[in-house]
Amino acid sequence: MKMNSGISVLSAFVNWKGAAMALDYQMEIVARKGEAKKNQWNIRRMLSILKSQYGKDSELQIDVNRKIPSGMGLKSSSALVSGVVKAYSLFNDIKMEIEDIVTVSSRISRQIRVSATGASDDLYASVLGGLCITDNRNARLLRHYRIKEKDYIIITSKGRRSSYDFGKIDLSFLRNAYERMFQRLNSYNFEDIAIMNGFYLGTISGINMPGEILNKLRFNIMGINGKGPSLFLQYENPKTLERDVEILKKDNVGFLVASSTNIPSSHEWKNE
Ligand SMILES: Nc1ncnc2c1ncn2[C@@H]1O[C@H](COP(=O)(O)OP(=O)(O)OP(=O)(O)O)[C@@H](O)[C@H]1O
Ligand SMILES: O=C(O)C1=C[C@@H](O)[C@@H](O)[C@H](O)C1
Repeated sequence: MKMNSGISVLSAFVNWKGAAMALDYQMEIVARKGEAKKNQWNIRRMLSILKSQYGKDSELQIDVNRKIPSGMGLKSSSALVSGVVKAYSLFNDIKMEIEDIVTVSSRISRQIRVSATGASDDLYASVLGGLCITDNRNARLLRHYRIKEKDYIIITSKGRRSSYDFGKIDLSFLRNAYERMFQRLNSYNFEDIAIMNGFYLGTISGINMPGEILNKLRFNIMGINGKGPSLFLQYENPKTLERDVEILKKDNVGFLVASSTNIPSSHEWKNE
């Protein structure tokens, strides 16, 4: 099973309304009957919550064969939780629509403390692809847009930040600014809103990237990915992207290359 990663467009920490855009850099999960691994405590907690809700066997061995770097703002926790929920439903013949997967995953994410608001924006982007705008309080999809697919370098270099912990910060001083951004958010200007979002949250959590490295790069636009610490750099020209990839390799900066995508993860879900 494959799950999309994503970037933050409007983080829901402030007003519980959020938006996220899907990236095609995917987590790969393989599930089989068997005992959950001892060291995967968060997967074991997800399965035990599912068992207490549905009463069905939760003995599943889950291998994460390809990871999304976690604590970076790339939606790794949403990809993992929704992947585990989907696997549980497949193995136990529980019929779940996409809305059910998101609702259940969003509740579990808060219960196991990998998310502050349930992150239904991230969950929908991971599952449906494109740009997803949500009401996170009710785990409800408000708008879903197709987007123009573009190429990005995501700088993952240093540090990790937990969304759950970031959610404890009092951000009420940003309420008006975020309501205004939400009202203005549409499928044409979402990259500008994502830049503003990174500006507000990055001002609080800090930017880890030295200016002298960024100064060498030739991206089209750049932003902090929500609370960060990852940065997204968007490119119009593949040759310029390749050039910057070489610079980042030489400077030993952590990064990954991905494209925004309209392809739903659910196209890749197989019951083998
Ligand atoms: N491959 C994995 N295996 C086990 N746990 C994982 C894995 N990937 C993510 N997680 C869990 O998700 C947590 C990271 O969630 P967090 O919300 O802080 O980061 P994120 O989802 O990458 O970022 P954001 O929510 O800002 O997009 C990790 O601490 C871990 O508990
Ligand atoms: O933990 C959460 O609830 C969230 C985490 C970030 O990805 C945010 O971008 C998202 O809107 C909400």
